[in-house]
Amino acid sequence: MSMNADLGKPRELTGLQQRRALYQPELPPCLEFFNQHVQGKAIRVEFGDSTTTIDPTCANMVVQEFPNTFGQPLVHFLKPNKMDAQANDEHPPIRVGVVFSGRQSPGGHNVIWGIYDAMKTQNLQSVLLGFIGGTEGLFANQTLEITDDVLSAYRNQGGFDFLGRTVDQIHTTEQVNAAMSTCCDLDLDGLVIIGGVTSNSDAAQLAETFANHNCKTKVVGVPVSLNGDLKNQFVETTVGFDTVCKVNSQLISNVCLDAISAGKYYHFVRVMGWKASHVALECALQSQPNMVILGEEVAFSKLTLKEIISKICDGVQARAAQEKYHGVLLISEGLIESIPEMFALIQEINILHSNKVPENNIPSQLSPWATALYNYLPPFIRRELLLHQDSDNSAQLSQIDTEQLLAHLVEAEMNKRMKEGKYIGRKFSSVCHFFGYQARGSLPSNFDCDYAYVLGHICMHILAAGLNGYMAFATNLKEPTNKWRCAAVPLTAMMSVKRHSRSPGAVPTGKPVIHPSPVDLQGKAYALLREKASSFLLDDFYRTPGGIQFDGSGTNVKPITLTVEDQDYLGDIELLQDYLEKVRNIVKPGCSREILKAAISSMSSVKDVLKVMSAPFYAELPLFNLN
Ligand SMILES: O=P(O)(O)OC[C@H]1O[C@](O)(CO)[C@@H](O)[C@@H]1O
Repeated sequence: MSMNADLGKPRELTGLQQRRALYQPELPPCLEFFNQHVQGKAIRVEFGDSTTTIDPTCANMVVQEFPNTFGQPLVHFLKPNKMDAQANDEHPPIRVGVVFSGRQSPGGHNVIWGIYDAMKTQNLQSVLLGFIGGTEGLFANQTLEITDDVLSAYRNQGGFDFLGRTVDQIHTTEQVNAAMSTCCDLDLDGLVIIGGVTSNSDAAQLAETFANHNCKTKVVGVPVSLNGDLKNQFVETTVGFDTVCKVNSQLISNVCLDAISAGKYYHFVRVMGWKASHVALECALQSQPNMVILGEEVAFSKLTLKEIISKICDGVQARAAQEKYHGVLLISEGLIESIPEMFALIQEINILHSNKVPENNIPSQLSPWATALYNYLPPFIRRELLLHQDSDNSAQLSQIDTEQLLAHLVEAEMNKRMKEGKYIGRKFSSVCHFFGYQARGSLPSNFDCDYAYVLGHICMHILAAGLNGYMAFATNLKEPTNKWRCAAVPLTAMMSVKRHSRSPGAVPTGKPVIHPSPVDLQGKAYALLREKASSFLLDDFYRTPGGIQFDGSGTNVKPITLTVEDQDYLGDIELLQDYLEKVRNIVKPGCSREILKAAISSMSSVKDVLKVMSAPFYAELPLFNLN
């Protein structure tokens, strides 16, 4: 295997980078306390009730695949009680390996820094090894010992170039075995896997296999992905999402100002974010372009390509009626897959790929209707649809220029309308952009620096507690760092199995994995977007958030989607207790139906919260007729 010889080497930092390297991330109270009192029992590890999965209908399938790691409890890390804190505790040195398994995401380096600092605080003899070149480095046992020296150029810096990444998957039996033999050879107590949904599903698989083979290495996952799609009742957001949205929003708002200044182009902007549209939604709220199309709304309304084009053209026409011949349209990377007929075509292509049909022969093996659609598409899109698959056997979404497809079809439709006398105005003219790679290597925002560093610390505490198959997470993130809470959730608790049909009764099929969470179309962030849609379309309500602020008043601005959503997190035991208290107070046995209904709708998530995470609490619910 060839490794890039420049990875992990000291590098020259610019003035700004040097200043950033000096930034000391903030810690929540329990970790702050740990740093100061390591000689005593510095962290209290509190175990909750055992977990099942976020989709209880899949629990049987998950338990079958993960018999050793399923059902473990939620874990909370707290400041110790006064008495405990005094008691002396020995902390033996530990050996840990860390790997960038997923795609680059700003803040990733700080996870490593956080693990390192926590390990060294606990025992100076502990050793942290970084795998060079991502998962391939893990398979081939290529490591770099992390020291203060080598870390110094990577603190609070963007990219993944400290260790690099290669393939982002640990799927095959050979890969799993190679990873296990590396961990055994290096005598690792822990392996930390940094990545998104795919990497963390792989981490769960490794944890299970290691447990099954009595391998002593415990596996921990960290939610690091620009996509923001590893988001559920436990995990509020992923490391890198904040930064990427800020960088993209700045770029989009620059394009908006350029568009209104020139008054002659429609800009079609696609932003990265993979299958879910969290990045597009956040960027839309931050920069307020004229039109936004999210994959989730298209999938929900089953909009065809023709209907989407017609909607955009209606928007262009409405603006032309106000003498406006410019505009900015924002779409998500995964939009193409959300269009029903495109989804079906991509599925056919994926199956042919999986059956090892050579790329050139794929078109001739498509079904008649898929052939008709394929032939209707412009040649550049046909070529891109046929590209070899991504590591999870799906289409390479980043390489499909959906923005160009839309621009091409909108132009054709506007010309047609003009010819038919339905549109009177200037000729439609477009410019296309794909923003994604521009943001992935950005210097991380303070939020991502803090969040990643905190998660790194939590990883060490998970390993020190001897836990296997967990993900580090923190809650209460919309508040200042001193209000964050630290916890760990079994990876299996976030798993589900896909249903082929989208109908509720459909039987789950496939392997249990952690799936990307879609944008919640019932959520507050999406409601905010819809509320402003008509004003965005016609009023050129462009907003200029500017570049990331590292100092001063704009520093603590967090993603709008994170701050507006009322998130009810299962991971938070204090919140659970709080909920239960509210239920007890409002819903007394024998209370009126109206009170009961009002209480249920004001706390609709209570039932799910208690049902999934906390069987003893749930047992009380029949008392209140909440079923
Ligand atoms: O081109 P690469 O580096 O393989 O990654 C592209 C993919 O990675 C992501 O940025 C992160 O999952 C996706 O949004 C995108 O499709």
